[in-house]
Amino acid sequence: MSALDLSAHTPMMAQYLGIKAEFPDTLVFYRMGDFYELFFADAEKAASLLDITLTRRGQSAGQPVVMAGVPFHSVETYLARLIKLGESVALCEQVGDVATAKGPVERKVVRVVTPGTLTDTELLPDKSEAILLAVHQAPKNRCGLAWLSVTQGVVHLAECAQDELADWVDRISPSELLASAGMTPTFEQKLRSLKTTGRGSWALALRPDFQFDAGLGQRKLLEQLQAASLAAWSADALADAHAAAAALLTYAEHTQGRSLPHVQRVQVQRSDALIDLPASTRRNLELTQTLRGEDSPTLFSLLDTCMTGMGSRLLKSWLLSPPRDRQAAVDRLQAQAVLRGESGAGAWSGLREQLKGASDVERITARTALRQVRPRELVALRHALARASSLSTQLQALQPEPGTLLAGMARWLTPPTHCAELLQMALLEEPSALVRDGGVIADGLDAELDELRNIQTNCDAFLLDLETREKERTGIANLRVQFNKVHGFYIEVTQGQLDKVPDDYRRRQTLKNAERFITPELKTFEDKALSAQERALAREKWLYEGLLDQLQPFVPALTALAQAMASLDVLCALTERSLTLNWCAPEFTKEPCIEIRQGRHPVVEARLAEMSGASFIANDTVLGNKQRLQIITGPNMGGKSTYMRQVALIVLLASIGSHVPASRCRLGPIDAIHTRIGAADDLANAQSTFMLEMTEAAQILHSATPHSLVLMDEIGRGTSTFDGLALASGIATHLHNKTQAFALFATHYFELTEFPATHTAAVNMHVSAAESGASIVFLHELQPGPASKSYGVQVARLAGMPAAVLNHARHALSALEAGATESRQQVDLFAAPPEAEAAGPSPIEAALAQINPDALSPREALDALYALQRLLPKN
Ligand SMILES: Nc1ncnc2c1ncn2[C@@H]1O[C@H](COP(=O)(O)OP(=O)(O)OP(=O)(O)O)[C@@H](O)[C@H]1O
Repeated sequence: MSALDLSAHTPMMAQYLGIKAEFPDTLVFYRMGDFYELFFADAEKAASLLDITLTRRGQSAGQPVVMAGVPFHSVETYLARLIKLGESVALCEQVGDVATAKGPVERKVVRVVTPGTLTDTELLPDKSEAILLAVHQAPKNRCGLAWLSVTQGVVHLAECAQDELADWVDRISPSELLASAGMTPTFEQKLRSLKTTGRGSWALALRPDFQFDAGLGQRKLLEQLQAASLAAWSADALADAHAAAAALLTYAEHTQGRSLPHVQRVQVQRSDALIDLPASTRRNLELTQTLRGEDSPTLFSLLDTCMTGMGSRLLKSWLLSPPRDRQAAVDRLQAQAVLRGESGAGAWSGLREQLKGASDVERITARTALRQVRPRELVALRHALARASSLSTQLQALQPEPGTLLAGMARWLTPPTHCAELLQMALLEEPSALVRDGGVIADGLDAELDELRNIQTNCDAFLLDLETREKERTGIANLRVQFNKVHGFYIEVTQGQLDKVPDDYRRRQTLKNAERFITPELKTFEDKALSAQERALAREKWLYEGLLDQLQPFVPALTALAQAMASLDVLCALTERSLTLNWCAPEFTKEPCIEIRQGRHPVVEARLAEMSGASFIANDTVLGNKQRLQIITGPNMGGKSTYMRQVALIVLLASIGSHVPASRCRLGPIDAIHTRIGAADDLANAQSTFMLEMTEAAQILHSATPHSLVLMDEIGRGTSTFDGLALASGIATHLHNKTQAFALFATHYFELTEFPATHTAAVNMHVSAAESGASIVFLHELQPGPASKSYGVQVARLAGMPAAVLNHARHALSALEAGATESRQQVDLFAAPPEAEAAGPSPIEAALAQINPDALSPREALDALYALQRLLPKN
């Protein structure tokens, strides 16, 4: 259907199609009375996504009009469902005057709701952000990135190679990704494949190519920051990121229908400033999601006892972006030491009481800046300001050293002067949910509103008076004067009393048992009252807009207050965790090392305690220049994976400035945590288990440095034993000799336990187990030296394998072990590969070739046999 030729359509459909043409990729919700209607393809799509009824009504341009609708009062529920499915919605409201409109009342799209630009508190999850990311395909295989959460007010910028894009997107975890409609097909293909293989699910929105313009981006950023140069943010020489920022800000403004005055910060993210946590590491360590994709139990779910959504969101971002520089961690630990106090009974618990139930100042502030804030949110803001003020006083009482985190928080938590008073003065204590319903602005703020309200209040007195007078005049004892929204004011008289109705009563409505009338006096009053009500509503709307104007100057201070509140919440939560879970403060050193005494896996420990009350066996880890690689052996279920992961989690926790589950922890510089664990088939990406395993291992070998921590769990098990063993030994050798990373290398290849004999910085460790009869007891204790056995059959027995299979396996195992001892040849797995294959036959083969059996006497044959045996190589 051509949007250009609208002449054949009904006027209303012509209006709709005109609006729809501006939002071709967005579902247009077109307001008609109490419903939002969708038409044609939009209706069909919504009907199938929302399971709502599709109808056909009338005709426009000779075609039946296909439509589907949702009631306006429950629109948020439908929006939430559509956004979750990655759809965007344009809300098109009636903005003209229904009474005076000729033809269809004027309508306008007032808001576009998209997955990456949500601001509604009802639509946003409490504990995560909706992030909008723009990706610019730049020359020389580079990418510019810009992202923001509209409710946060910070634009992040980064540049990377196109090869690194997957990791960046995964880390940023956007809800919506913007790219240019003019990108190359290969790049588009790459983005789309990221969408199917990546961790998060995001909606892809294509934007016109001209919006990805570096000059425009720079101008827009400067406008946001109200600055003359980006140099102060170290963001001036990032043309590719500026191009992405141009598209990002244009789109964000377009969806909000206005500029974003609260976005006043820019942060440049350089990959070398953060500890590298590749997607596989975040997945394998189950930081925010379990391997099954659930929210709990994870490190985040264990740590997050924050009292506010703001705190939870900040904690999550700390966890996923640990800085390499230790200063932030040191500052955070120092703040926690003050909050803990001498015996742990410090200020933290009182502060948490104050934080409990505090409203989401960050989101309310953003919504204030966007002029979308609702009256009740502003009342909640006022209450939160009172809490902030009390938090600030409590922090000041701790007398934090100037320049420390806590001192900064105490300052930022002081609410901006007059903001709370303004809110108090302007709003009723319990306002209606929506401004359009009235009952929002406080009495006494505005004389005109008070007067209009007076008319309405006096209305009750007048009606009572009228009712008494009319009862007297007519002698109808049960006569009632009432009001309803549809029919206005009326006098109701029951059937039996109708003969007493005076002449000046005019019939307004007939019911089954009664008639409703109006009198000239009541009509005059009605006109006055209704117009007072309408004028009061209009006045309240105007006053509310004025309040929003007055609040704008407070936005920067409120944003800072929200950040301080969130940080304090996280620090208090970390303090609480460290005390409840008995964690210790890590120490940082410049010397390369990972030294952990009595380390525990926090999530496994918590689960053990919860499920069985069993205690976790703590283990030490000592890695340093002299000991960089541990070959870890031991039975399945022995605790190898748990041990390796616990080391990584402790390193990560320390790096974000948390206490750690250990009795002592010393940590040198760390630049990355790499993991190669498990073997989940990546069917979507058409990669076999083995291929994936090798790809990940190759990436690790390329990118790890002597400051990286590398976990390799059973590398090589996806192929035949010899291949796997050979590859595992090659990888261990490379890690030891070339990469020199701190490596934990768990393996079932027993042959690898010979590795430390020839590699000085490698050491054998094993998880202990004890046999009791045919069964096995796991001790989970990490001990020096190689494991003596692998106990696979015993573990299978624990797993409930049928007895017949176990019997078979035991026999087969004995036979294999006997065979292996007889024919075992000393293969030096770790020796340098020979230059070339040894040429020619061996001496024994040469001697054999000389023998002609037909020409030998029995005695000569026996001598030859003895001679051959002497040629055997000596062991
Ligand atoms: N230190 C420990 N203290 C107590 N229980 C532990 C400990 N380590 C591991 N466990 C328990 O043992 C289970 C198995 O541990 P894990 O998966 O680490 O074994 P694994 O040696 O890696 O086995 P596989 O070789 O089969 O992967 C864990 O789920 C946990 O319940």
